[in-house]
Amino acid sequence: MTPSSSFPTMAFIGGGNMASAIIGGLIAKGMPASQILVVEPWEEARASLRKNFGIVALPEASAALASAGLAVWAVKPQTFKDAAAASAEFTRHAVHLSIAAGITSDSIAAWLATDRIVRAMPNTPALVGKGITGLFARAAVTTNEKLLIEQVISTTGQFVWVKDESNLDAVTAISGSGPAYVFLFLEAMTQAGKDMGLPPEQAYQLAVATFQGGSELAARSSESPDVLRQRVTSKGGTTHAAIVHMQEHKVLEHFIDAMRAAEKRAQELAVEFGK
Ligand SMILES: NC(=O)c1ccc[n+]([C@@H]2O[C@H](COP(=O)([O-])OP(=O)(O)OC[C@H]3O[C@@H](n4cnc5c(N)ncnc54)[C@H](OP(=O)(O)O)[C@@H]3O)[C@@H](O)[C@H]2O)c1
Ligand code: PRO
Repeated sequence: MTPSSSFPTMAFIGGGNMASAIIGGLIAKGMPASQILVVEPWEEARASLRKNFGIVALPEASAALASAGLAVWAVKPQTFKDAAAASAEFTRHAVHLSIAAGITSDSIAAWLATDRIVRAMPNTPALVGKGITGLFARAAVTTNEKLLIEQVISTTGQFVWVKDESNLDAVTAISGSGPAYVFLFLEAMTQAGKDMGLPPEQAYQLAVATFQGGSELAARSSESPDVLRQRVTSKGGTTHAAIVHMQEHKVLEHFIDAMRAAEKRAQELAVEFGK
């Protein structure tokens, strides 16, 4: 379903990277700019929101937010509580969607004095309609409200609902932070290609196309990544040499530990900034 004038007005609190990705998706799919408001303290960010999307960008919370049926909280975990204090009185009638990492819906419910809260963990490929978002709703959120949020998030890519709110920390560690891991691997593959004598642009093109192609193959295949990997790995061949090296250096174990560190940080953010 595409966004239309039947959608409620949306108020974004915070107009940074992730808010822009979601707003871009909504506008691209036909949401009228006149139905989107943003509160964004940074003048430069407000100017680019107005220029790119033609939406109203306010420097601070005001009564203008009262028309919003959906409030999207897209501020950093560190500033959520202050932003909530400034906006809560104007967003009382809205259903709330938070994309902040870590901050629990219990904290948000206490700050906003409502239980109509959905938490989301999107990722930046939302910018090109290829995002994936983990969603969790508190019991007070109605089926229709969940449907509305699904329609909003669909404009940025896929979504999954998680059963337990704590699962969102895992989503954060896997797909929320995940694009950064992909970019890091792209950097490493490009560097390796350069070191082996390829022109940097060619090395980068090879690396990006390999991630794209490998992901697409996995997405379309009914076979496990393990089987797909074995098909690349000829006995006594080049891939085998690379994978043995990775196994000897416990690359996989370290990579899994890194995602555990991200999950742990999400839990810490909840404690540090959720009070
Ligand atoms: N980037 C990602 O990949 C990603 C993915 C999933 C979830 N998230 C979550 O999304 C949230 C936003 O991340 P981001 O990357 O979009 O951050 P960001 O680009 O820094 O955007 C946050 C914006 O909120 C503004 N802001 C700060 N205090 C405010 C207030 N009191 N009222 C209104 N706006 C305020 C900030 O302005 P100033 O710069 O002036 O402070 C900034 O422009 C975070 O909680 C993060 O955990 C991010
Ligand atoms: N960006 C946020 C962070 O690094 C949350 C997931 C991606 O904390």
